[in-house]
Amino acid sequence: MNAVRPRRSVLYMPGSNPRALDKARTLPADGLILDMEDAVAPEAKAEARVLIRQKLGEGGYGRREIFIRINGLGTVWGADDLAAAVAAGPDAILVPKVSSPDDLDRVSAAMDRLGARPAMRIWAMIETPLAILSIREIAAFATRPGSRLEGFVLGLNDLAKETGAQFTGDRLPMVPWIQIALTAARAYGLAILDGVYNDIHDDEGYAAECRQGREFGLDGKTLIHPRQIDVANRAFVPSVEEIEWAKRVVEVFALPDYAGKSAVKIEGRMVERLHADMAERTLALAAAIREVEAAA
Ligand SMILES: CC(C)(COP(=O)(O)OP(=O)(O)OC[C@H]1O[C@@H](n2cnc3c(N)ncnc32)[C@H](O)[C@@H]1OP(=O)(O)O)[C@@H](O)C(=O)NCCC(=O)NCCSC(=O)C[C@H](O)C(=O)O
Ligand SMILES: [Mg+2]
Repeated sequence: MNAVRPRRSVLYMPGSNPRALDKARTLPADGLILDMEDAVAPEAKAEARVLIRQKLGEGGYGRREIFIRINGLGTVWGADDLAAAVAAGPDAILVPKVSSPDDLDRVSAAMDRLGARPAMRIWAMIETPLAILSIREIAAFATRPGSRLEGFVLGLNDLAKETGAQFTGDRLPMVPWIQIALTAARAYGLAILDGVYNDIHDDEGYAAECRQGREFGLDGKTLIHPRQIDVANRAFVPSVEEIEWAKRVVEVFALPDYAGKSAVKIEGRMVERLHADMAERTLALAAAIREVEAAA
């Protein structure tokens, strides 16, 4: 498998909904978030834990990256959720409402105690005002020895709830949160996924938001309905023109005449070695997406 993992489309589903958990095996999403938190009513939490373990045990999810979102360890459900989630063996545990590195430390220590394999990652939901204020410390958790932290997921519904901000077409009230979380993620080598688009049938608004997320530099989008998958899969992918340009840049820098040069002109544009690094990333992502699609 290519080292770059495509995460164009990552679909949430209630862990208490067997039909959704079954359908997910047939959907072209790069990742699935099996939810024990907000999509599951309090009286269905226990059932969700059992169902998620059962469905993952049955298998059939193929190459899709599997996340289980638990309730926070500060809630009455958190400890049981985490024990069931670790036993189910996902790729990652998604921790909601992270507000400080201590929240991640607690989950990490509990995962160690539960015998989680070292490859099981932690992802943090960035969805509280305190998370925004402590974003650097949260991202820096990735630098601790043996850290499991791999990425952030934006939770814009909770941030809207906590701050009073409104969802506007251009997301102007939310842009500072998105950019600060993205900057912190990149500073510490983390992946980051955009929040969800709640209006399932607003195709135009949804496509615009996917384009915007890609322009911001996010790795992909979290989704709430299967009909949102294809647009995200097309949005968070390098275009044909980007791939052609990336190939040209890599080729030029590989020419013996250009060895040792740090800036060159290609087709009238100034290109530096940093652009060659970016071009290599683009090509690696494009190759990883091709690999995923060929295997589907
Ligand atoms: C919103 C929904 C409840 C709508 O469900 P439904 O009424 O069943 O939709 P449809 O009839 O259009 O469904 C058609 C078929 O697709 C399946 N389906 C629907 N949604 C999903 C899904 N998410 N995953 C897998 N499969 C799905 C239906 O079962 C139908 O299948 P079939 O019968 O075989 O034809 C529903 O879409 C839903 O539950 N969505 C996810 C809700 C969720 O997980 N919310 C929590 C995450 S959002 C969040 O918390 C973000 C963050 O924390 C923040 O703060 O922002
Ligand atoms: Mg939330």
